[in-house]
Amino acid sequence: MNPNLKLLISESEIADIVKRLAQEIDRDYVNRSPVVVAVLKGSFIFLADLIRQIQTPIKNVELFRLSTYVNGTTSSGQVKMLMGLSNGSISKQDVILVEDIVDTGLSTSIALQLLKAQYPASLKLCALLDKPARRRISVKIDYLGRTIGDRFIVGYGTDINEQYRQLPAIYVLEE
Ligand SMILES: O=P(O)(O)OC[C@H]1O[C@H](OP(=O)(O)OP(=O)(O)O)[C@H](O)[C@@H]1O
Ligand code: HPA
Ligand SMILES: [Mg+2]
Repeated sequence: MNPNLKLLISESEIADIVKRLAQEIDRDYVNRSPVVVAVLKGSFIFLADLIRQIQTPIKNVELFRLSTYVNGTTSSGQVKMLMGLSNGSISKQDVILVEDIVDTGLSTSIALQLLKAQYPASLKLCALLDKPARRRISVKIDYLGRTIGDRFIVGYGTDINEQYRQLPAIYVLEE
């Protein structure tokens, strides 16, 4: 493995965080059946683990794809929609948006705007990681895994230039 990768969050710590988040969601969605929407690609592994820990019946899983980090570790500031939601899939539904990381907040705030425009009955955000040091736009995270410092991380779905998504834990990339 790349020697510049330093372990930040181990597989077992991730598993504990994911279980706790699922319990928080279960507590809030008694007698409801939410639609879980995830932003690709970064959240695909977190999504797969999270929904398998949620006991509440999930009505639908929807995926859409945004991309901001096209070259390296700095946000381009431009959020591109690369794949959209199925028509009518979230209107009047209780929606939980799943994100791997909220960094500048630009991707997530665009995602929330896109979802709100479809008139969900309710909309909450579940994010595995929060990096507040880089925030450019405020984002309210309803279910938060962990806050991290101002370091670029990879693994567990997250990448740099599309690499390292396959790593089962989360690492800091030391330049
Ligand atoms: O808060 P922000 O500064 O906007 O950064 C967070 C977003 O950036 C990453 O996506 P990316 O654009 O790298 O696409 P990817 O998920 O396909 O890797 C990450 O997966 C989040 O969706
Ligand atoms: O720290 C990060 N790592 C990977 N992708 C990201 N997208 C925003 N911040 C990050
Ligand atoms: Mg990325």
